Amino acid sequence: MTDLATRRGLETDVYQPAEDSELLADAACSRLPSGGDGGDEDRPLVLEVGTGSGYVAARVAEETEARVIASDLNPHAVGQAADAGLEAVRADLVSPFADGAFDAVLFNPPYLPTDPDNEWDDWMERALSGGEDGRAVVDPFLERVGRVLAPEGVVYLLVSSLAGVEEIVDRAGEEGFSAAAVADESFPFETLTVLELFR
Ligand SMILES: C[S@@+](CC[C@H](N)C(=O)[O-])C[C@H]1O[C@@H](n2cnc3c(N)ncnc32)[C@H](O)[C@@H]1O
Repeated sequence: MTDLATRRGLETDVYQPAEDSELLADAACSRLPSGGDGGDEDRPLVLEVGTGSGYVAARVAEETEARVIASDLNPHAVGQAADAGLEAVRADLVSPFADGAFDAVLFNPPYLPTDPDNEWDDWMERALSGGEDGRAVVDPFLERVGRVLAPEGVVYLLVSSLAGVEEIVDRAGEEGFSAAAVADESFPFETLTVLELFR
C-alpha cells in the first residue's frame, strides 16, 4: 500500500496526475458524447469534484463536447485548474451547485485508508487520505451527489480495492444508484475501478 509519508516527499500542495487520474479520464472521455455539432444549450454539463491539477477536467473538455466545471476544496488546486484554462470553483463536494444541474459528475476521491496517528493536516492529506476505512470522503459524496444530477445523469467514480469496492457499491445502492464497472486496472497492491453510477 502506498504510504502517505512516502507520497508526501513527492508531492506539492496539489495532487498531480497519476494512474488513477488517467483511468478516470479515459473512462469518462470514452463514454461522454463527442463530436456533436449542437449549440451550447445541447452540450452536456459535467462537474469534476476534487479536480486537483485539472488534468481529468481538461481531458474531458478537450476530448468531448461537454462544458466542464472543475471544483476542489483546496484553493491551490482551484488556482492550478483556473491557470489551465478551466472554469474552476472552490467547493466542498457538491455543496454550492444547483439541484439537477449536471449530466455527469466525476470524482477521483481521496481513498487511502489511513491510521489516524499517521495523518497530518495539510492539503496533500486531504487529497490522499480516506480516513480509517478509505471511505470518509466517498460516503458523504454518495449521499449528496444525487441532488445535483439531472434525471438521466451519471456519476463516474474512481474506487480502489483498498477502500472496499463492494462496500462502496452497497452504499451507492442505499443512495438509490445502480453501479457498473466500466474500467479497471490492477497494480501489485490495489485494483482501481471506475464505477458508473446511475438511477
Ligand atoms: C486523489 S486527488 C484527485 C485529483 C485529480 N482529480 C486527479 O485525478 O488527478 C483528490 C482531490 O479531491 C480533493 N478533495 C478532497 N476532499 C474534498 C472535498 N470534501 N470536496 C472537494 N474536493 C475534495 C483534494 O483536494 C484532491 O484535489
